Amino acid sequence: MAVVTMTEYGALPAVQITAADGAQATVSLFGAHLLSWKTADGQERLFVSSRTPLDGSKAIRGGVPVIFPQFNVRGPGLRHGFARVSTWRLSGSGGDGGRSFLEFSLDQNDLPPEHAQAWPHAFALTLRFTLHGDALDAEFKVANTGAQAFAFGVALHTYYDVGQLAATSISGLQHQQYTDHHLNTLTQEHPALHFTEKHDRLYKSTPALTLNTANATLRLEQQGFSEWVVWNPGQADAAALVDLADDEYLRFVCIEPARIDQQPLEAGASWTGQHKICV
Ligand SMILES: O=P(O)(O)OC[C@H]1O[C@H](O)[C@H](O)[C@@H](O)[C@@H]1O
Repeated sequence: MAVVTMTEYGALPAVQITAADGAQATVSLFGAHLLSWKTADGQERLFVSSRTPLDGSKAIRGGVPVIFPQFNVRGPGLRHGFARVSTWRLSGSGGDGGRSFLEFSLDQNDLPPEHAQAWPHAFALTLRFTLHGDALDAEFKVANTGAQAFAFGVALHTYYDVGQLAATSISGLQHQQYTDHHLNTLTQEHPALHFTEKHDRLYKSTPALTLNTANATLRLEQQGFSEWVVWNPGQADAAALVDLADDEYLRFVCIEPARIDQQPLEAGASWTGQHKICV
């Protein structure tokens, strides 16, 4: 049986689930933000900045920020959208047969007036995190509950704790096309991507890739999304981030299943994206 408890993470109300095998996840209601995922061996898999605000005043730097309804500045609204700075509801939890889950929901009635007015659509978001063995699944559903189509972009902006950036690589992207931060479109020739400088790349999605760190090999799978975003700020950009210690860029990479462009969702329709991380 899974054990679900209310807790606090910094000053934020959070929910913690512990599976029968000891695997554990902690999610703050602010942003439905996964802040910690520990496999049954007790090892933390996610990175959270030591300098991040944890009081709801600003988005959290680390864990899994939920990006909706726009990616970065690719849309008319708030950078990376309002979902990561909104307070979600815990809408379900439980577990059986080795699967334990927490589910969070957000709709237009949960938004403060400034966000609801800036993005005036009827919607329902559902985000379910499921622990099973050494894997974590995230299922993200966007429903259009209104009478008109709306367009949206989305990402699960996952920060992995890699221990040492110099010993980290990503495989599974060879021959894939990507766009870099200079907006050049290129094809990756090397079998593995290493982090010797800043990387901010949008790859066309592949069903799976592998994150290799000094201590672990993680298999990442996605369905329903259309890109993988790979980001590490490098030394200079990291120094400019006030919510990240100067040397912390050496401890994480972000690999994000994403739907970068604003694509329409018809009235009454829904979209689902799935992300699975296996150790
Ligand atoms: O600082 P944030 O708003 O959280 O954005 C952090 C990063 O998110 C994504 O990975 C983008 O590709 C980057 O360009 C951006 O710098």
